[in-house]
Amino acid sequence: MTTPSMTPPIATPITAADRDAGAAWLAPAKLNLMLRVVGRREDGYHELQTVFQFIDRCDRLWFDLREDGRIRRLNDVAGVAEHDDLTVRAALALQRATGCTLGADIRCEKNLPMGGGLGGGSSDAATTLVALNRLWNTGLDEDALSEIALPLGADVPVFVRGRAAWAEGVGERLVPVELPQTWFLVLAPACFVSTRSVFSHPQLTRNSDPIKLADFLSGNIVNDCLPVVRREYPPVAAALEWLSAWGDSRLTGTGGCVFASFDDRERAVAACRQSPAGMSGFVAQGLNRSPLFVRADRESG
Ligand SMILES: C[C@@](CO)(OP(=O)(O)O)[C@H](O)COP(=O)(O)OP(=O)(O)OC[C@H]1O[C@@H](n2ccc(N)nc2=O)[C@H](O)[C@@H]1O
Ligand SMILES: Nc1ncnc2c1ncn2[C@@H]1O[C@H](COP(=O)(O)OP(=O)(O)O)[C@@H](O)[C@H]1O
Repeated sequence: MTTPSMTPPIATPITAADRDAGAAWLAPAKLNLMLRVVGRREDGYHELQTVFQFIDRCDRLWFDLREDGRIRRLNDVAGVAEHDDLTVRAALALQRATGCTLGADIRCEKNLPMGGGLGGGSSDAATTLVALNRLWNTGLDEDALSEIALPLGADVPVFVRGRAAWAEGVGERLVPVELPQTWFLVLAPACFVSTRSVFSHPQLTRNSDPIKLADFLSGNIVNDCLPVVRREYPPVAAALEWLSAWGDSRLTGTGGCVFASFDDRERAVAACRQSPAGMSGFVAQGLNRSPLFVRADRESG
């Protein structure tokens, strides 16, 4: 496995003109509060059980409509070519699905670390689908948008639906859940963890016994990717070790971000202030409703 440095989140700053163009559309991060790998499909994808909750740490996006049908990304994202960007791919997928002839200029302020298991790219894609469906007036409902979302990435549907969820399959079978909206300290170790390389690791546990939501609620918060990621990525192991002094330190998704929950914000902030040099971190609140929809609801009201 390679461990290149964590990609810096943004290359092109958002200008005052962008901000004047209107309120940003939010693309929140998610945490996987547990993650079990319970099987492997014939196409190589893994069957999971996981619990998604959003946090109030977000990328921000702006969209300007174009009459000529072109989709353009106006900012740079380090290491991501324009045609590979999930915002551009999401916009093209929506055009294809609806036959819409309008286009868009897209600006994205990346605040979420990439390859961290926070789902920033997936969330950017979902926000693009929801925003352009509204701005292009293409009128797709949540189920239709979720169908377009899944081929873009296993995590995109939960962001489109916008509710904290118990998830099965590859993350597309979602049941909304109401969880405590507790505080989290999230640490982003200085390494990029590739989802693909974790899932192709020979030592990954792939046959965990399935559990029920009730088991999670009574404390089963295992992440099956953790042993492999801890072994292969020493900075993640160090972050887990440091955080365990403060509580139940966990890995989100395939990592490399790690987190612990706190009963109150002050204690989380105090822990964050003491985090070792070179380990960037932030405090965020768990949310059962995506802030994308708080905004989207306001727009439609
Ligand atoms: C496992 C999770 C949990 O949230 O990890 P994170 O990426 O967030 O850490 C996600 O479902 C990831 O979703 P996402 O990041 O959208 O993954 P994708 O782009 O669909 O998949 C990247 C690659 O990982 C592998 N993959 C992904 C998901 C899955 N259930 N089984 C797999 O084997 C496949 O090789 C795939 O080509
Ligand atoms: N707009 C985008 N933001 C972040 N990553 C993107 C974007 N578009 C494409 N990607 C690709 O998706 C990969 C996964 O990004 P991300 O969703 O942030 O991490 P993770 O899946 O670990 O939570 C990135 O490494 C990058 O190559």
